[in-house]
Amino acid sequence: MRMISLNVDLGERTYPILIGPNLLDDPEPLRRAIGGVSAVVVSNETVAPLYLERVQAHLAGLRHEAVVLPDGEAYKTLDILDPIYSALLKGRHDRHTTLIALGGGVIGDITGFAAATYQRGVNFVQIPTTLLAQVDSSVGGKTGVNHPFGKNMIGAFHQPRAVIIDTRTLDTLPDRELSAGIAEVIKYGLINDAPFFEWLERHMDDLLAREPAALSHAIERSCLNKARIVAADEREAGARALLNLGHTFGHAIETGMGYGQWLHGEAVACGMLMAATMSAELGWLPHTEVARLRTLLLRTHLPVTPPAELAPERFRALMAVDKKVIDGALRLVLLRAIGQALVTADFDPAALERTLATPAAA
Ligand SMILES: NC(=O)c1ccc[n+]([C@@H]2O[C@H](COP(=O)([O-])OP(=O)(O)OC[C@H]3O[C@@H](n4cnc5c(N)ncnc54)[C@H](O)[C@@H]3O)[C@@H](O)[C@H]2O)c1
Ligand SMILES: O=C(O)C(=O)C[C@@H](O)[C@H](O)[C@H](O)COP(=O)(O)O
Ligand SMILES: [Zn+2]
Repeated sequence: MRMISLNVDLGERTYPILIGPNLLDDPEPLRRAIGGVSAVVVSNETVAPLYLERVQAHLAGLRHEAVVLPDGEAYKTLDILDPIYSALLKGRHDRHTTLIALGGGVIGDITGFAAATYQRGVNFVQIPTTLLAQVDSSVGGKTGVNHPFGKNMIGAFHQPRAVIIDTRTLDTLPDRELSAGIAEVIKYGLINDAPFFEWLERHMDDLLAREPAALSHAIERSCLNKARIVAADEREAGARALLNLGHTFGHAIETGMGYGQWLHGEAVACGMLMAATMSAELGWLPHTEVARLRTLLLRTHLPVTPPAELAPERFRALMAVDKKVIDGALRLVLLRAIGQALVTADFDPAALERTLATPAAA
């Protein structure tokens, strides 16, 4: 299968997204992105035994080392940065070093934040190994960690130098993680790509069966969609907030239930259905379209019912801790149609109350 190459166009900080099978065996993309004479690979205890050796083989001749972190969303905290900073300092890594994130979105977000802050900013490269990271988190430069009071509350925008996607790393990904990644893929169809949503309805079984051509198409189309939005609005002054569809509800679920209980993609799936339900409550989206989304999520083995543990009051309080809140006003990403999302604070709050009160997403 051919290698696909896309760009995230950001002027002199433009970088490539390379997509293809067995890209981990090719030293060139990584060597090109490194530049300096040293590098640190950051991975975790699940991914390192699978892929670290292949990445390190390309670092021969450079001063390099690896930091292997514990696995899990629960470890995406400020404390986890210490072993990374310590390795960088002990190894006398200067401003020309490169951090390489090898893993899913958790490793990517942590490593990117370490790269944004070490000596006020060094290079980094993303080698995403989950579907979610390949279609979303490795692209766009949002980095950071969670706080007990809210998801991704401490962070920085810091773009990678390259994103290297070896689609064969998905061979070892558990089914539940594959489905969680597909949630963010479905998101792009909902935001502004109705033909892609229709393609997903036709090809969901192929994706779940990990058919290589289907996976490759889904990754390419997702990255194209994300790259276009990021290039137009790098720091979320406007349109980029559309990428947050389902996230105000979803982040509330993740924080409220305890990080790691619901996978990010699962919480986003449920959150997207809640956003669609609320849009229907507002009279903006036909109920038949909500049902269409629900069917697709269920086929993907994704949750469609918010956790009973989160009463509406608690849900509302958690939703208020959101980076899209401006001057106390909650802004939500809602739907006018499948393929037509909008960001707005201009909604009848009763529609939100009804959405939270009935497990209508069920
Ligand atoms: N920065 C962004 O724009 C952005 C976008 C979306 C999500 N995120 C963040 O990403 C995180 C979720 O990422 P995720 O879904 O990748 O979760 P994750 O990083 O926790 O990875 C999921 C699981 O898969 C394992 N794994 C990774 N690659 C594997 C492979 N190839 N084979 C077997 N196991 C593998 C991991 O060790 C982990 O146990 C959340 O913290 C979310 O907030 C960030
Ligand atoms: O890249 C973006 O912009 C996104 O919003 C992508 C989301 O899928 C991702 O989960 C992101 O980390 C959420 O951002 P946040 O600013 O709401 O923390
Ligand atoms: Zn997300």
